[in-house]
Amino acid sequence: MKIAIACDHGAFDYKETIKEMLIEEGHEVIDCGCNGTDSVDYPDYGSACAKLVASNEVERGIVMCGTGIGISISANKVKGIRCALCTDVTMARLTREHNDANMLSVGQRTTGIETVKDIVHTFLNTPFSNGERHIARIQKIAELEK
Ligand SMILES: O=C(CO)[C@H](O)[C@H](O)[C@H](O)COP(=O)(O)O
Repeated sequence: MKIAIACDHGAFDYKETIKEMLIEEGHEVIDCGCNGTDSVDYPDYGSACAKLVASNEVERGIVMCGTGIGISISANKVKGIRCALCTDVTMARLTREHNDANMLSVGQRTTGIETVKDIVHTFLNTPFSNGERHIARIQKIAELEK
């Protein structure tokens, strides 16, 4: 799968670990930065990643910051993005099944790395349920963007 990944300084270590894991597993990864632990602004990186997803240049986006909150808020400002902040695998599964989330957000300061690896695998491997009620609700989200 072609995946874009981004972080702020608060999640640089996790971004590097997850990027390596994905590449080892055969995914194509586009790294939108940041590139170190010097303080940066998460909207710059969250939006860069989200634009690649929204334009279909990649299938999925994964963003990270200290909590995953700021960068997910930023990603969700880009039209067509449904970015879900997940702290466990149940949330990752449900956001794929119910919300057809196209971006995942996690926090390096809030969630352990082994849990994050499981969350990423669940997010990438769970299909959308295609349930009629879920499609209708996602359509209503899209209407809010008009
Ligand atoms: O957006 C956040 C808070 O919800 C993230 O955790 C950021 O990474 C955090 O705000 C960065 O904080 P810092 O004090 O500038 O390292």
